[in-house]
Amino acid sequence: MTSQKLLTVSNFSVTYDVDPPVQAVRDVSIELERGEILGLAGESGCGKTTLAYGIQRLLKPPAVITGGSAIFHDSSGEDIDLNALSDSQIQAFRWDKASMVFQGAMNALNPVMNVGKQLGDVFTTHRPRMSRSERIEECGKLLDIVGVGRDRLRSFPHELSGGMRQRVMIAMALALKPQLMIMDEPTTALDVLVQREILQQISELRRVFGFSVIFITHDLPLLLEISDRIAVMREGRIVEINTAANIYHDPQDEYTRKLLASFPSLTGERGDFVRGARGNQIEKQSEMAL
Ligand SMILES: Nc1ncnc2c1ncn2[C@@H]1O[C@H](COP(=O)(O)OP(=O)(O)OP(=O)(O)O)[C@@H](O)[C@H]1O
Repeated sequence: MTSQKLLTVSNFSVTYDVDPPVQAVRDVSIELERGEILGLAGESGCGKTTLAYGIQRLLKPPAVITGGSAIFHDSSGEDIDLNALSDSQIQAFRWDKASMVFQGAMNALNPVMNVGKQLGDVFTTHRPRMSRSERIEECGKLLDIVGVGRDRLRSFPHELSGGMRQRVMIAMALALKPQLMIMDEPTTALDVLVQREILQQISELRRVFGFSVIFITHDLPLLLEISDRIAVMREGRIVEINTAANIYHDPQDEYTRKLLASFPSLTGERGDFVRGARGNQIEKQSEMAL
């Protein structure tokens, strides 16, 4: 039986080596459970993206990881120290075991290549022994899973809406059945209805495939809806980590209270939150009619 923990981040610190240096992430420790959606909240500049990129070793100079570790508890039973991997090892690790979807990822699609080919490239790189027909079948399945539909395999990015393109990016992140997906403001650029549909789908896919999600956004109301637990970051530190319900109903840290109060929709009658029917979501009553 493998451990239920998926990721242990200990005393993780990142500094941007500029003048004066910016200590963007300070002594952060988080344990992520298998299958859990962990929300990372906090105002712009508090270090959310730096932390996520740091874990995946995606930071470039002047960023320096000044301390701490990130250990990935693989489903094989092996503990992988991400800081100790060679460049080629971490490249193989990404997409395969942990993938990432970020804001505006949809604009990262190559405009002159159809989406089937772009999805297929993930398999060509990471599963070179897969046959062409298997690859096409897998890509079709993925497009069905994310609600784009396999009939779009030959579509070019400009033929798809922003929401569909972002779904293609999610399909790409799902392709190798990773154990962890890090999503950094994945739906911020989309309109509220599309955003909501995509989030419901991520939640459902997580249930089916059992991956964990670190979901980053400054949109605390959104996190309250989709997260199992929420970590609140401020000035590079995690000031509070708790279940979404406890963060909402019983915030312990003064900053968490301030952050909650800064979203008018969360206060007063209209913004009352209830636990969703599936027990893992908090739904906002005022928006449930949508
Ligand atoms: N390349 C860089 N050089 C210097 N400082 C940087 C660099 N990138 C980020 N920072 C600083 O590091 C801190 C954390 O930034 P980060 O982008 O991680 O925050 P964030 O919480 O993800 O913000 P946002 O929600 O706006 O993306 C900020 O003070 C930012 O100004």
